[in-house]
Amino acid sequence: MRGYKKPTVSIIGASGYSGAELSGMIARHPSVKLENLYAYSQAGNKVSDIYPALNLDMTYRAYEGVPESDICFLALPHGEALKLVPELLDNGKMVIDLSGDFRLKNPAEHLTYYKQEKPADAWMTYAMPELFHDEISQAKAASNPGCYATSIILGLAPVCRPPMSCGTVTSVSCSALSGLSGAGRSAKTELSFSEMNNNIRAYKVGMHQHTPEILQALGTSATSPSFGFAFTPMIAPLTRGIYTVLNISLEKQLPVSEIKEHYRQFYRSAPFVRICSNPPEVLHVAHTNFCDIHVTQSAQDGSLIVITAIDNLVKGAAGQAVQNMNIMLGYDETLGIM
Ligand SMILES: NC(=O)C1=CN([C@@H]2O[C@H](COP(=O)(O)OP(=O)(O)OC[C@H]3O[C@@H](n4cnc5c(N)ncnc54)[C@H](OP(=O)(O)O)[C@@H]3O)[C@@H](O)[C@H]2O)C=CC1
Ligand SMILES: CC(=O)N[C@@H](CCC(=O)OP(=O)(O)O)C(=O)O
Repeated sequence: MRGYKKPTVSIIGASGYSGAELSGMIARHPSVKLENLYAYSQAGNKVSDIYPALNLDMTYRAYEGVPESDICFLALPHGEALKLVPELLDNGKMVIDLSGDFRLKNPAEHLTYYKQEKPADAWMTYAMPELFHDEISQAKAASNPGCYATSIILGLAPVCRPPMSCGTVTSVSCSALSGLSGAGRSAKTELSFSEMNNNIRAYKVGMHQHTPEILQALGTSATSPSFGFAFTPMIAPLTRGIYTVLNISLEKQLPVSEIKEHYRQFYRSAPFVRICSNPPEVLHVAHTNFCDIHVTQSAQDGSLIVITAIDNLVKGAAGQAVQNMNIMLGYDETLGIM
């Protein structure tokens, strides 16, 4: 397009796992320009020394105030974006935050699950494109969903959100396995190779911080849930990937063929959701922005079993963030990530 100046992008927290994934995607994106990469302890170091595979001739900078760029992504530890985003918005930047800081509408839920106070207005459009495309297309500031939350919400939305032709959900039991990159790049003893090789471990059982955003996105809340919800996250010896099994009890049993058709219809305009006839596999979605979903039924009690798989760093973080940027800029949502 002659005369068209590509919007410029800065990534704050670019030296972490999701920031690095995002750096590669933005560098390859045909319709935006990567301008600055900001880091914390890695400021001053070359990208090529930490992530040679990115093949980027850039140096991480220390954050010293609002960047020039049109678009700012933040991929920082929880609590850090809360400090930076107001100033970015005051300066007219388009903002996409990958942390949990702006996902929850209810500050009391945020305090319970993140152990941090936040102002009542610290909320930005919950940017799950398959559910909130129109709101995202109007937004200047977006909160990217969590990785587990993405895999769980996409598996549940067709039975929990309108148009609901599958009967009322009475309870959901959810178990999900995550790869180690989900915990970020900084070393933790319990995530070291010798602790995790040949091992699986449940953690934050029944109290994971993604619980309230899942229920909020499904039109209910953790404070007053309209169905029973139990979530057990587990860490597994994979580098990347989230594998989620949802056992769903419905008030009224329906033939599984009808429910599968409902899922296909629900996601008919969603380019990154694939309804699969076989159970999904992490390797089939690794390094992609796809969420694969398999729908089946228990032969014993007729309850619904939905299995989903995503790459936590792509559909669960950087890929979904680029999908959201595309929608906010009015581009095709698949640009640079399909
Ligand atoms: N990993 C994943 O699968 C997903 C992560 N997220 C969310 O994205 C965000 C980033 O996660 P992830 O990439 O895993 O994290 P990492 O730990 O890998 O990276 C954190 C980034 O933040 C920087 N940083 C660390 N401490 C500070 C600080 N006190 N002030 C400013 N910058 C700091 C780091 O800089 P430096 O390296 O230079 O010290 C690094 O760039 C988190 O909020 C996370 O919850 C969301 C979905 C999925
Ligand atoms: C394996 C692992 O430790 N995963 C992290 C999820 C990281 C993440 O995605 O954090 P937010 O979405 O909340 O920003 C966890 O369970 O806390």
